[in-house]
Amino acid sequence: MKRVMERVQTLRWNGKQIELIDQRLLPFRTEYVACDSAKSVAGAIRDMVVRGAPAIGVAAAYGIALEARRLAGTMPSVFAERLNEGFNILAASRPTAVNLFWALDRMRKLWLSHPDKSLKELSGILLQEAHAILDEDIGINRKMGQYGATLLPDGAKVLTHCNAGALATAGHGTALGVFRSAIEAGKRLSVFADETRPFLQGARLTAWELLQENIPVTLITDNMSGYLMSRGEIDAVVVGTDRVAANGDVANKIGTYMVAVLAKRHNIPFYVACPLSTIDLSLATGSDIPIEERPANEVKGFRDCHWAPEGVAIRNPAFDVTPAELVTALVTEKGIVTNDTLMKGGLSGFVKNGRQ
Ligand SMILES: CSC[C@@H](O)[C@@H](O)C(=O)COP(=O)(O)O
Repeated sequence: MKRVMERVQTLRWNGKQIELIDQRLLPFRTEYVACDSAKSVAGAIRDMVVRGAPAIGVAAAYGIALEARRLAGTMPSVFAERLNEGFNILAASRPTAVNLFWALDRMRKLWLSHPDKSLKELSGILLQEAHAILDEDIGINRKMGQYGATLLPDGAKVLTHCNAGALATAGHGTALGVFRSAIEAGKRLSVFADETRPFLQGARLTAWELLQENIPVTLITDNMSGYLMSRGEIDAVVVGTDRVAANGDVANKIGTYMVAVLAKRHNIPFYVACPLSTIDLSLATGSDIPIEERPANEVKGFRDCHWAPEGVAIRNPAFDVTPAELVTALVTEKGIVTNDTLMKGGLSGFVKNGRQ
């Protein structure tokens, strides 16, 4: 298959290792971290070198492929035991984005479906699968982008939260993929990027990513969007997601729920770009979605600069859940799921039939 070269390469294979753009350093430095095992990939996911639901899934698939390569010279029983440990380590890296578990499940099924291959052959098959997951992700984002682009009028002023861009995926992005596709289709757009406290994915990553391609972007702090909406300065909201429950409730970066409530108040459409791999039909509603609690330090300040007093109690839930009733539509690679469909029975019919 022809590899698609993206302007921002979030993950790249160097023939021996997976290299991940270090998102902790952006926008000031563009450096890659090379990983050669399940443990090193899990560490990169946990430490936010790589983040964003689809990118985490792709990285995890490489983590398994790398581990299998490392173990290809061992006895089959040792291989099975250590590869299982690799699966466990990766599954424990972050809890909310279901793409991680989706990718691990896909890799495990492939492994178990080849009991008679040599370990060398098997590790080659797993590596090809990781490449396929990466390539498919870009294709899926492009399809979602085309569907999503039809929802945005020419000249739209759009708001996004967090980073659901090329940096959060293998390329093109989910929410930012909708913007890229709309622009490719000849529409003029301008983007407001929420800064996205506390980890600043909007200020550091979305602003940087859009500037790379001269897509008009204006950075605002998270508490400014209500004011802009009340003045008619925002026409639509498009965000990504980490997990969508069967009833259409959407988990995404903390603060998304607030934006959705404001959008409803101001009659502004609230769209969620959501690959099918992010839908978790095993969970009935969003209240079942595990929400990651991150370290207190992230709320106290940023990196070494702390502005909160020592000793203050801190909460740091990294995601929130937007109820399906606030979602105008989900944009998937198989088409658009309207709020009507969500309210009438959720997502299982759509996912099983593939199309509305
Ligand atoms: C296409 S990415 C969608 C989501 O993963 C994104 O909006 C998000 O919340 C990422 O959170 P992060 O904590 O940066 O991994």
